Amino acid sequence: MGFHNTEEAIFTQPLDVSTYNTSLKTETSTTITKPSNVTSTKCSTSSKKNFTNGLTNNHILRHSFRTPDAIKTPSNTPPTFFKNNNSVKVECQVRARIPTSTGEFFLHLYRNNRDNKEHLAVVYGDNIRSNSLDASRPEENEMDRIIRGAYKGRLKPGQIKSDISDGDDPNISSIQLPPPLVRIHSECFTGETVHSARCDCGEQLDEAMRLIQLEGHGVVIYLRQEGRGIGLADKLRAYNLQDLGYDTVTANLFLKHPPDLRNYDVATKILDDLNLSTIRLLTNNPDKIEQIEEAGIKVIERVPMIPITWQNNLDSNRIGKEVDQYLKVKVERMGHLLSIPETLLHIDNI
Ligand SMILES: Nc1nc2c(ncn2[C@@H]2O[C@H](COP(=O)(O)OP(=O)(O)OP(=O)(O)O)[C@@H](O)[C@H]2O)c(=O)[nH]1
Repeated sequence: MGFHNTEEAIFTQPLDVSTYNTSLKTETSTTITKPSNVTSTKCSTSSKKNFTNGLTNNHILRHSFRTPDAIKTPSNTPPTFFKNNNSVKVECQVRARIPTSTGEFFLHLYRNNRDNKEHLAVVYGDNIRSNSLDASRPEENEMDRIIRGAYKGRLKPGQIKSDISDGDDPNISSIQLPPPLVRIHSECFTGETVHSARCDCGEQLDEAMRLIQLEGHGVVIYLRQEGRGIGLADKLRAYNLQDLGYDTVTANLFLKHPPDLRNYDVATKILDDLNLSTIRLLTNNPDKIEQIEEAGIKVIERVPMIPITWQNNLDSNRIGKEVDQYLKVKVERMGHLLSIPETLLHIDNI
């Protein structure tokens, strides 16, 4: 039966990474003050080597994963517009204040010329502003500006001017703050809305907002790249394959997708629009760092996102062994920069 042939083909296909071993860039390191309340790792910039965990980083996977011929299709080739982000343009359409349990954020909704998705920036701190939002638009009046969120400070009932602040320091942008914490987060309906225990996505989003609020400024860029870019329908198909025993990487391959189909061009353009050229990135994903840096953003520090149940090698309060297996596969097959707790080293990768 075709199913078993494909399974066999996937599992017997060796991952050849040897040719990529010598192309690692020379490391350059920058040290900045460790922020309070945030557990950070070493600071570095432009270093594949530094962000790489052995030979299995996600970049290598993206470029060298040998999909068996039996399941190779044109969908494995990234569209040409993914190769160059110069043509990507973003504009903040509207912004609004969102009080949350972790503080008051401003949600920025972006449109772009690449897709019809509503990518978002969840901004904390009055010093971070969107150029495209603040720019004046033809024939708009003050009320138009207020309604689309291009105002300073906080709105009050009856306010008719967009540039009147309610006592906030108008010079706040000149105050010296460390480079902001940034989380570039991909949509996960199952993890964030249904609180699925198959992944740690919901926890990562909550933790990122908490850390950013503690720091005083920062951004979560929320990209509509569900299922590492394959969409919700195929992610659910992948879950069914995972229930049959395939891991998260192999399930993607089975569905004729690369392990990770994501692209961060829109994210880097949003960072540009928010005047954030030097950032501290909350991630364990070396491929994400590499793509952001290739686009000209300086990642001065990687701040790890350690799953709560993996902190201090905790053995209790696990939300389930499925998330442990999922995370372990991300470390072992996608090169994520996390230490697997000793207690999990023996478990099977499903
Ligand atoms: N295809 C697929 N996508 C998944 C699966 N589980 C979660 N996702 C998606 O993976 C994305 C999150 O990717 P992660 O690898 O957890 O995180 P990351 O953003 O790459 O890396 P970090 O920055 O370290 O968190 C979201 O779009 C989820 O919908 C899965 O089993 N299969």
